[in-house]
Amino acid sequence: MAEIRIDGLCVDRGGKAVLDSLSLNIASGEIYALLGGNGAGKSTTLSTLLGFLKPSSGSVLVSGIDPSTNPEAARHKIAYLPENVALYEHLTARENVDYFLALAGEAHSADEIDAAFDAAGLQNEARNRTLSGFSKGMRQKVAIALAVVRQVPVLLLDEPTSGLDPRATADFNALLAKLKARGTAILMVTHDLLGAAECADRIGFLDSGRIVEEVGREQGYDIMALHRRYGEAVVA
Ligand SMILES: Nc1ncnc2c1ncn2[C@@H]1O[C@H](COP(=O)(O)OP(=O)(O)OP(=O)(O)O)[C@@H](O)[C@H]1O
Repeated sequence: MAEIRIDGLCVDRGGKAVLDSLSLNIASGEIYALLGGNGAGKSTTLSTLLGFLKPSSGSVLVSGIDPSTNPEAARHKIAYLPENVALYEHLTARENVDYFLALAGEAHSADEIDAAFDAAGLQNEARNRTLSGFSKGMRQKVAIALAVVRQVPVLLLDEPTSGLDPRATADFNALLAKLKARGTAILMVTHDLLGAAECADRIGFLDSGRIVEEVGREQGYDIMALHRRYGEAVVA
């Protein structure tokens, strides 16, 4: 079963059609990268999956739940990492995870939380430090640890590697590979064609609310050709 199922999705914003018959299915254990220029509709797609925007027509299902009618239940299935992960600066990494688990109404043991920090690659010494000195990469690890402990089937990522150095980007991609192996369905929106080619099973190019081309890893990514076709559109 596809964990993310988008079928003929149209979304209007400010009286304008922003998504135009968008269809996209993402299976458990699949990483999909959605590329597109500014205003193509990438964030709108994520907001609709999160239940913050409603379709004017078409349908969206997250793990079988319709976020337009049941947003709370749909969000329970999702871990969402915005471009700048929103966590509490004055709380430690551990306290942040405890706090967001309590908000989600979930109880997990300290051992389970440590196992999630291990999986996310957040070092022991960092777990009891407040987030104020954390880099973007470390903040992402806290958010990923939260996703791991919650065992959510769906991960949504908005520009996850923008502003990360090459080492942190490689760490992040390795983390995605782990989540993929656990069966998480991952949708990332990005401007980074090269990064997408490194980790995504499929790459879709969004233009004016429609996927105009989709390529899969099994066909092999011709980065230069894709860059020539979409470079100006996707590089912000
Ligand atoms: N709050 C809003 N009210 C009305 N229109 C909006 C709103 N937010 C975005 N839009 C419009 O929706 C369209 C798609 O925006 P969206 O943010 O989904 O694009 P994007 O692909 O994520 O772009 P970017 O790469 O710049 O983040 C744009 O034309 C934008 O002007």
